[in-house]
Parts: sequence; C-alpha cells; structure tokens
Amino acid sequence: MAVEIFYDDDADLSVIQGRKVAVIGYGSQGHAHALSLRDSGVDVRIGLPETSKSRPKAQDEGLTVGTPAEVSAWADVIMILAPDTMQRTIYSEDIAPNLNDGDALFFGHGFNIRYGLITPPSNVDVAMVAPKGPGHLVRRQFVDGKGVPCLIAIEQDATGSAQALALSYAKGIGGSRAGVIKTTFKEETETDLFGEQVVLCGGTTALVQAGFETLVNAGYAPEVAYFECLHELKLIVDLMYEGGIARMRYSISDTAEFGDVTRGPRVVNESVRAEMGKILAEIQNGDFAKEWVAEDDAGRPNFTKLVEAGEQHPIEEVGRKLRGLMSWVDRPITETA
Ligand SMILES: NC(=O)C1=CN([C@@H]2O[C@H](COP(=O)(O)OP(=O)(O)OC[C@H]3O[C@@H](n4cnc5c(N)ncnc54)[C@H](OP(=O)(O)O)[C@@H]3O)[C@@H](O)[C@H]2O)C=CC1
Ligand SMILES: CC[C@](O)(C(C)=O)C(=O)O
Ligand SMILES: [Mg+2]
Ligand SMILES: [Mg+2]
Repeated sequence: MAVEIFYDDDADLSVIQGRKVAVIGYGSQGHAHALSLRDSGVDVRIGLPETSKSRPKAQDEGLTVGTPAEVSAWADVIMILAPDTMQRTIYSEDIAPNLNDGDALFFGHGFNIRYGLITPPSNVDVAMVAPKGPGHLVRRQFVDGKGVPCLIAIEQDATGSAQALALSYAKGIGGSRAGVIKTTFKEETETDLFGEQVVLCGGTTALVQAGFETLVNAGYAPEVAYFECLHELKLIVDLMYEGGIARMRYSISDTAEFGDVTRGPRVVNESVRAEMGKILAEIQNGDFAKEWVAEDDAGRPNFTKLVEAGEQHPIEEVGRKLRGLMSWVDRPITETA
C-alpha cells in the first residue's frame, strides 16, 4: 500500500499554536521538541520531577517547568518523552488523573501503546509524532533550517482532529520540512526497535567493534583501525545519505566496490539474516518488550554490565585521543544540541 507523505504545505502550524503543550521529560527528544515548538510560537511547559538534573537546563532556556502532574493539569496536549520503561508509572500517577475530555496524549515512540502498558480513556486523542533521528540532531537540524523526517500515527481520534494536530506538531519541530509519513503505532514500534537493534545501533556497533578487534588482534595500529572502521564510516554513510548506495559506490574506488559486492554478503550471510529474522520475531511477539521491562524492573543489572563493558572497549580510548586532535569532530556527550 502506498504511504501518505506530508510536507510543510500540508500542515497548519496554527493548530498547535492554539493549544497548551506539556512536554514530559527534557532529555534527547524532550529538549528538541520543547525548544523547537517554543521557537515555532507554541505555548510549552516542561514536566520533570523536583529532583531532575534537567530542570536548570530547561529553566536556563526560559521554559516554565513544573512537576509532570502540574503541567499535565495545565496542558491540553501532553507529549510523553520520558524513558519508555517509566512512562506507564508517569501516566498512571501524573497524567491520567489530569486528562480532560478532548485532551491529546502524544508519544514519540509507540512502545507503551503497542505492548499494552498504557491504556488511555476513550475521550482523548492518542497520537504519535516520532522523529526518525536522535533528539540532538532533531534540534540541530531545526535550528539550521532543515528537518528530520517524522512518523505520525493516530491510535484514537476522540475529537476528529487528531491528525491535523499531529501534523501541526510535526511541523512545529521541523519534521514536515523533510517529510512526515502516516503509519500505525504497531508499524512504528516494530520497525523502530528492529532498526535500532539490527542496523543502526546494535548491528553497527558490533560490526565496528569486530572490525577494529580483527585488525588490532592481527597486529595493526589501533589508530589506523579506528580511522578505518569508525571514523570513515560516517564519511561513507554521508554519501549513502546524500545519494543512496549508488552514490557511495560512485565515489569509492573500483577496488573497494569489487570488495564491497563480493565480500559484503559473506559478512552479512544467511546465518546473520536468520538471526535478523529471529530478532524481528521477538519484537513482534512481545518477548523483547517483556525482557526489557523485566530488566528495568530488576534495576537493569545485565544492561548496566554490558554498557560498562562497551565503555571500556579499547576503541573508545583511541577514539577520544584522535577526536581530541580534530576540533571540528569532537563533541562532548554532555552538550545539549
Ligand atoms: N533518543 C532519541 O533520539 C529518540 C527517542 N524516542 C523516544 O522518545 C522518548 C524519550 O526518549 P529519550 O529522549 O531518549 O529519553 P532521555 O533518557 O534522553 O530523557 C528522558 C527524560 O525524562 C526525564 N524523566 C525521568 N523520569 C521522569 C519522570 N518520572 N517524570 C518526568 N520526566 C522524567 C529525564 O529526567 P533527567 O533529565 O533528570 O534524567 C529526562 O529528562 C522515548 O519514548 C523514546 O523511545 C524516539 C525517537 C528517538
Ligand atoms: C536509533 C535509535 C532510536 O530509535 C532513534 C534515535 O531513532 C532511539 O530509540 O533512540
Ligand atoms: Mg528511532
Ligand atoms: Mg527507538
């Protein structure tokens, strides 16, 4: 079925400008949505616990900050941009008691609706505006006059105007400059989890680390291995981003291109493709969601151990040293946008 794609001319910014928007959370997505909506002329408040480390960051931007319950009571559009595993508690304790007829409950990712962790009442709109990119880039592109594509989905249309509202919100954060695709909570959730696990994050980090380790273990310099397997990856992916795989292949040598088409399929072979299929099945049947919610409920022991091991990987140390010598590359992870 052909997808519907919306651009700036299809969205009316005045719809969201006429509403009061509470953004719950001020992390990667929260700060990007809040600041860009504010810059688009929208009345925005931020919901954060009294103890949140992000309160001063939002206040320094001149944003009004309250507790999640306070801003939910004030708003008629509530966008939940807190961690997925915390959303069900925030929803039941702070948001649900403050929902009124015709309010809109918005999500940046469909996890909690898709897996039945949140069940909103029938008298509110339930919609999603999910940028297809990291929050810091969502904000950076908006400021640069560009935009990150977004997916929108309508789970519940209590008012009959949920789609116009979602499109208007997406325009307010720059999404319709790049294109907004209408999808469902199910499709967004399953494809987003698959993409981040198999290609964008899990697959790519495992590939980079394995390539680096193979070279270093064979006696090559870690600095050379870093440039080859990590630094240059961005440059190669930039070409794919600009003009597809064909554009990248046009720019590389024919020696590289021959290696690409003959060796690539040996790396991503039938057993890798079979594993991709298993991972997709775990997403579709809810096993991944159950595992992640249980891991979080248990205090994240396995997750913490694996992330710490990643931080200790030798590629991080050599990368820090090399990036420090390239002022245009080095960007501290504490920086907001
Ligand atoms: N990261 C991304 O780029 C993308 C994320 N998404 C989705 O966006 C949502 C938010 O993710 P992300 O931006 O990564 O989250 P982050 O972890 O970056 O930020 C979460 C924010 O929620 C705050 N928070 C924690 N507990 C509460 C609470 N009880 N009440 C209110 N706020 C709370 C945190 O406070 P503090 O600052 O004090 O820690 C923080 O500001 C998720 O649904 C995610 O799947 C979708 C697309 C891309
Ligand atoms: C790729 C990871 C992501 O899905 C994103 C930035 O789009 C996320 O959940 O952070
Ligand atoms: Mg994503
Ligand atoms: Mg995601």
